[in-house]
Order: sequence, then structure tokens, then C-alpha cells
Amino acid sequence: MSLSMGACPHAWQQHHLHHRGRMWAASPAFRRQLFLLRSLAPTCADGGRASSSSLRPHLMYAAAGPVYEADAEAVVRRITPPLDRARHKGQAGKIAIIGGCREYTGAPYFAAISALRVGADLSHVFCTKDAATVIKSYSPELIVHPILEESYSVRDDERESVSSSILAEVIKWMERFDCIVVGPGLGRDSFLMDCVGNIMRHARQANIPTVVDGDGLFLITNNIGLVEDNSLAILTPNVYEYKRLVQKVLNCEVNEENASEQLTALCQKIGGVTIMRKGKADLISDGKKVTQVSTFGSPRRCGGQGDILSGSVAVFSSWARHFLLSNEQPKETRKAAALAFEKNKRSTVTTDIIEFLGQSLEDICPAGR
Ligand SMILES: NC(=O)C1=CN([C@@H]2O[C@H](COP(=O)(O)OP(=O)(O)OC[C@H]3O[C@@H](n4cnc5c(N)ncnc54)[C@H](OP(=O)(O)O)[C@@H]3O)[C@@H](O)[C@H]2O)[C@@H](O)CC1
Ligand SMILES: Nc1ncnc2c1ncn2[C@@H]1O[C@H](COP(=O)(O)OP(=O)(O)OP(=O)(O)O)[C@@H](O)[C@H]1O
Ligand SMILES: [Mg+2]
Repeated sequence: MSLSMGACPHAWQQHHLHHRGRMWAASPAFRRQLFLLRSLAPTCADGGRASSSSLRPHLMYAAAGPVYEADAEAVVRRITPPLDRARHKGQAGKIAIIGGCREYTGAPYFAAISALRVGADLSHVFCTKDAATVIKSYSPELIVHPILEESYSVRDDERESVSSSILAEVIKWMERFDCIVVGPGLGRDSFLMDCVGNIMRHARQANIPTVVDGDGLFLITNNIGLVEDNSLAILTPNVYEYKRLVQKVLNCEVNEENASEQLTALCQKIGGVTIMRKGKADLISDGKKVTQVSTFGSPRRCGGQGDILSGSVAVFSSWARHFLLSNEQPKETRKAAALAFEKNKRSTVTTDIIEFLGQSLEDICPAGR
């Protein structure tokens, strides 16, 4: 997602790694927020005008240039909208998750509730009818639309009309969303994939930023045109999803020796998109530069943490976009997985991490400010 900015955040230039900063840098919430650097850092790094004191080179790669670690906390603090009495519901973000099927109800829930816990005002889920009641029962906070269908529930002669009515239903809502997340718990049913492909095409026409995760990545890997040249698309692949993307798009295997160059090449080949490659170190690129987060958060790798990330990325990207458009003076967020692990150790699960999102946010940007 290419966002440009008139001036670099002043706080970046003032940054020094003090104790609080080090604690924050060790958290996975920090990793999530590093995505923002992709949004804000390119302009800062432009011509090296203001980036030198805020971004420190971590690794050097010949073809792709330096990979930077940066002060995500300052960026997040800057873009966070104020808790201002003059603001009304919806102004801090309206997010939609397209996902949730018979097998997976946890993933869309994690993504949607994380968006709310990070600070969005409204969080919707568009899922299959089977998944809807289950997701609603997890939380009354979510707005759940039971509109998607899988092949088993649609007769062959109904497919076209069902597909059209699904799209029509989503279109009614689409323009209201600041960002959509396609894929958490979506499943891979062929009819469902076709319908979601149509939804993605519509989102693109409507200029709605789109985070693609989980089975959404399976969909686009087999239909790369869905995100090709879309600068409002953010892909968040895990190790397997990245492997499949590289194989399909670059026609080769993942090369850890040249990870930065390969990521850059992948972004360039797809065109315009931002990719956040999750892993031991997260690598984020827009095809021009690469940012890295190598600090360690929680050692637990329980399923669902990527869903927290995709929901959070949706909120931060909409805040970043709004900030850049309105040039407001915002603030913001912090660690959750590290806190959850501190408390729950090996029994830490995704719900424990979500529980700590609020405290993490309060640490970086107190509500009373
Ligand atoms: N609580 C919930 O509802 C949750 C639901 N979720 C949802 O599940 C859906 C699928 O997402 P996903 O991440 O599990 O799928 P995918 O990346 O395919 O890996 C699955 C496994 O397959 C294997 N494997 C796959 N590819 C491989 C390869 N190339 N080479 C080798 N192995 C490979 C590998 O298994 P292993 O080999 O480690 O045994 C890997 O662990 C998606 O919608 C997501 O959102 C999650 O968010 C979690 C919480
Ligand atoms: N080896 C690792 N060390 C530290 N953090 C990691 C590691 N691998 C992934 N992470 C972090 O954990 C979070 C989830 O990444 P992961 O690769 O588990 O996603 P995922 O497989 O899509 O998760 P999900 O189960 O939700 O689908 C990300 O914030 C990522 O930065
Ligand atoms: Mg995932």
C-alpha cells in the first residue's frame, strides 16, 4: 500500500532506544505495527532526508538495498486518532472480515475482535450461514452477515443467481468500510472462492484497501490478477503461504540467503502490492524497499496469531491512510503477546493475547491523553 506523507514524524527523528522502547520492541504487537512503517517510512527514507536517525540499517543486501528496523511505536503513536468527544462512531475505523466457514470460526472472530480491541469502532464479518451463529455466539460486539455459500449448499443451476445476490449484498456495505480483510477462516471451496474473487474485484473498483490473509492468499495465488497492480492490497503470508506465492509467481523456491531481494522481486512481479512476510523475522516490502522486524515477542506459536495481525493491520492501515489524508495529530498502541506469555507461559492461546491488546494500547497511548 503506497502512502506518501508530507513530512516525517518528528518523533522518529528524536528516537532513542530507552528502556520502554526495548520492552515494546520485544512484543509481537510491535511486529504488527511495523506494517505501518511500510506505509510511512518510504517517504521518510526518500533521499535519506529524515530517516537516518529513526531507521537503523540491520542487514545489507546487494540488490534490494538495506533492510531497516524502525521506530514503530512512534509511527503508531502518531497515526492513532485522538479519543476526542467531537468524534462520532465510525470515525476510528469500520473494518470487515471476509471469512468464516464450517471448519473455521475462530480465525474470522480473532481478526474481527482484534480490529475492535485495537481501536476500530465497528467490525463486521461476512461468512457462511453455518459459521454465522457460531461467530455471533463468541461475541455480541461483532456484526455478522451470514451471506456466503459453499458448493454443498448450492445447486448447479442456482450458482449464478446465488453468486450475484452474494455480491449485491456485500456491495450494499462495501463503501462504508475503511479496510477489508479477505481470508481468515474462509476455507477453499471452489464456489466460495469464485464469489470472494468477485468481492475482491468490487473492493478494488471502490478503492477499498484490502488485506489478504489465510485462504485469501490461497485464492490470489491461483488468480494473481485479483491483486496485480493494486497498491491498496496488503498480503500477510505465513511461511507456507509465502512458499506457495513464490513458487507460483517467481517460479522458484524460497531462498533464505536472498530473502530481501526475493521479497522485492515478488512485490515487483505482482506489481504495486505490499507484502508482510511473517516468520522468525518479519519482512515487509512494497517492491521498493524492505523493512524488517527481528525482535522477539512470544515464543508460543499457537494458531490464530496471524489472524490478530491481519485484523490489526486493517485498522492501522486505515488510520495511516486517514492521517495522511487529513494531516491530523494522532497517537497510539502496544504489546500484547509478550504480556500474555508472561502471564500464561506455555498455556498461552490467542484469546489470552487479545485480552492484553487493551493494556498494550494503553501503555503506548493512554486513553486520558
Ligand atoms: N481457530 C481457527 O479457526 C484458525 C483457523 N485458521 C485458518 O485456517 C485456514 C488455513 O490456514 P493455515 O495457516 O492453517 O493453512 P496453511 O498455511 O495452508 O498451513 C496448514 C498446515 O498445512 C501444512 N502445509 C501447508 N502448506 C505446506 C507446504 N507448502 N509445505 C509443507 N507443509 C505445508 C502445514 O502443516 P505441517 O507440515 O506443519 O504439519 C501447515 O501447518 C485459514 O483459513 C486460516 O485463517 C488459522 O488462522 C488458525 C486459527
Ligand atoms: N518464529 C517466530 N518468532 C517470532 N514471531 C513469529 C515467528 N513466526 C511468526 N511470528 C509472529 O507471529 C504472528 C503470526 O505469524 P504466523 O506465521 O504464526 O501466522 P499464521 O500462520 O498466519 O497464523 P494463524 O494461525 O493465525 O493463521 C506474526 O505477528 C509473526 O510476526
Ligand atoms: Mg494465517
